[in-house]
Amino acid sequence: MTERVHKIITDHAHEGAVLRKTFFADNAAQVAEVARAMALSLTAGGKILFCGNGGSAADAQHFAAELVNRFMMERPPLPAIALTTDTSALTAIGNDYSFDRIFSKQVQALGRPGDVLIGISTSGRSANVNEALRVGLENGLVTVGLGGGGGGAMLAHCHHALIVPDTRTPLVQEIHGAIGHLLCGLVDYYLFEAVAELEPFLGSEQP
Ligand SMILES: O=C(CO)[C@@H](O)[C@H](O)[C@H](O)[C@H](O)COP(=O)(O)O
Ligand SMILES: [Zn+2]
Repeated sequence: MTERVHKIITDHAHEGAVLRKTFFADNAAQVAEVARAMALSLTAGGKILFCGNGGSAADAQHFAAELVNRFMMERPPLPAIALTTDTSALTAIGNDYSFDRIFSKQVQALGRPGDVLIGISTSGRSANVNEALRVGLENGLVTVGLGGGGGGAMLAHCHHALIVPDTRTPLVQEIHGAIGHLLCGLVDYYLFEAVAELEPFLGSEQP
């Protein structure tokens, strides 16, 4: 390995670690709030919808799968859907309408008031994610933006926003991975370990 390659590796590791530490130091309460909103929705019979492009599409599928299968503990499967997986719906909507509507039409079809929609975009500028959040908001879903940079246009359509303060897509995605895992772990905590912590919020208007 050359010195240059070593530096590329150690710089990436260091910058990612600093960003991760900064984000969680500044946003622990917001992460807990989003997890609580997800747990409250699930308790009330709701479900969790995820969408995003590229690496964020992979994140959407990853997080939905943790909920549907299991995370760190044995517990019943939880209802979650990634809106990135149905190639027939995605291609039909993209072909007949526009790429900007590939997620929002699925939100119209599958989303119900009280469900949680998590839109994932490192730039906050993906039109299809923002349109899904806008439609979700309009239809009574609890909308969450998992973003980056300064938050971008997604902020206009989100009840909750978890914004990683960096514009480098890969680094932001790595923190999104940690956020997604924490959300899954905290949902399990609220639903199966410490349901008393949800009680003060049960029946209250979300968000
Ligand atoms: O994974 C990566 C880059 O690390 C790419 O696939 C990346 O997700 C794509 O370029 C996305 O289209 C970026 O969209 P967004 O995060 O700005 O919403
Ligand atoms: Zn990536």
